[in-house]
Amino acid sequence: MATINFGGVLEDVVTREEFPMEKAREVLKDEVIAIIGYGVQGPGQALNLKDNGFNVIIGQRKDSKTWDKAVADGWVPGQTLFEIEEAAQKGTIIQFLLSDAGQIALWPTLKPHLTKGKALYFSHGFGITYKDQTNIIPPADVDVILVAPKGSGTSLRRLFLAGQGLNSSFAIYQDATGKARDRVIALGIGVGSGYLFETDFKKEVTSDLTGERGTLMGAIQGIFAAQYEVLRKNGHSPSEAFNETVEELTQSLMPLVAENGMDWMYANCSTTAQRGALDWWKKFKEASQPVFEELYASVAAGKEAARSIASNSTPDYRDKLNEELRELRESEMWQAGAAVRKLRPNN
Ligand SMILES: NC(=O)c1ccc[n+]([C@@H]2O[C@H](COP(=O)([O-])OP(=O)(O)OC[C@H]3O[C@@H](n4cnc5c(N)ncnc54)[C@H](O)[C@@H]3O)[C@@H](O)[C@H]2O)c1
Ligand SMILES: CC(C)(O)[C@@H](O)C(=O)O
Ligand SMILES: [Mg+2]
Ligand SMILES: [Mg+2]
Repeated sequence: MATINFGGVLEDVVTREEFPMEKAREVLKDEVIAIIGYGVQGPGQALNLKDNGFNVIIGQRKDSKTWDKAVADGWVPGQTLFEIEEAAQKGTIIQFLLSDAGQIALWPTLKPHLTKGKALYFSHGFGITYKDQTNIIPPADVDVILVAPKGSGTSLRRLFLAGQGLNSSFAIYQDATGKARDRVIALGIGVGSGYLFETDFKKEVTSDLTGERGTLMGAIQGIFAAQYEVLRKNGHSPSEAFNETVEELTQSLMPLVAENGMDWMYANCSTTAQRGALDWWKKFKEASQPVFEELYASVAAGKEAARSIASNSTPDYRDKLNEELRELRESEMWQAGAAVRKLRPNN
């Protein structure tokens, strides 16, 4: 563990320097890692683990699109790609990477394969934390661990291929074998984490659900839509409104924030922009803080979990989600975005 000062608070993190890939391979050399589910995290984690030299198999429903995707990615039916139950039976570490609602449906099928000494691995604290709603209660003689990459499985794979890594949190819920800590850290390094910070299942799920509903996905779209609408109402063209709302942020300014922080991005803009941003950010904070309080309370009370389980458990949930995504894609703002993207010189 390396102790790092995060803005005045000391925290222990695990880096690749102190827990190198060779050590991870040594810890997991006798394990069969069965990845159950091949949606977004499944492919990212499975391919990174395989390329890092671990023994990985995939469990996926046959005659599904994702089975075909797994074959296209190089997994071989009967050798490294199996029906879910067969993979679960063969695996000593079972990475449960179905959708959170799918995990509830499959739990009764999976549970009998969690025999003594195996490890059950999640990438979210959802199933365990909301066990009153999910009924996911693992047997006492298996390790229950978590590595949650802080980003999309697509980014996890892309950053791995670029020689970089996405940060992940890790947690241990149950250490039945005495090996849970080594196992979880080795897996975290193996899936391609840049560094790992420790949490628990409950904190992981409450922060994650807040983040994705908040600044990472929900709030950002809300604030984009609000500004775009005001600009349009006041006679600005779609291209002007989109450029001043989204394109400049993603292409020019956020890369600067990522590189060196907000003050550095501000410092690279005009003094006029700096004055305005420094005056206005606090108003936006005050206006949005009550919404964030409401959001956190809803997550903490299990209401967001209930909503997600209910809406993702109906047979037509995929069609309904696709319909909502289509509405977003076909809104004027994101149609303007599609036109703007095409005009980027590299396109
Ligand atoms: N998507 C991400 O990038 C991301 C990031 C961090 C953590 N996570 C977590 O990782 C886990 C996996 O998420 P995901 O987004 O990759 O999942 P997903 O929604 O893409 O689904 C994964 C797979 O589950 C299958 N599935 C769904 N219901 C099923 C059922 N009843 N029986 C059999 N198969 C079923 C789907 O066909 C798909 O192949 C979740 O716990 C999620 O919260 C996801
Ligand atoms: C990629 C995210 C948003 O970080 C993840 O939490 C998810 O649920 O997909
Ligand atoms: Mg999430
Ligand atoms: Mg997340």
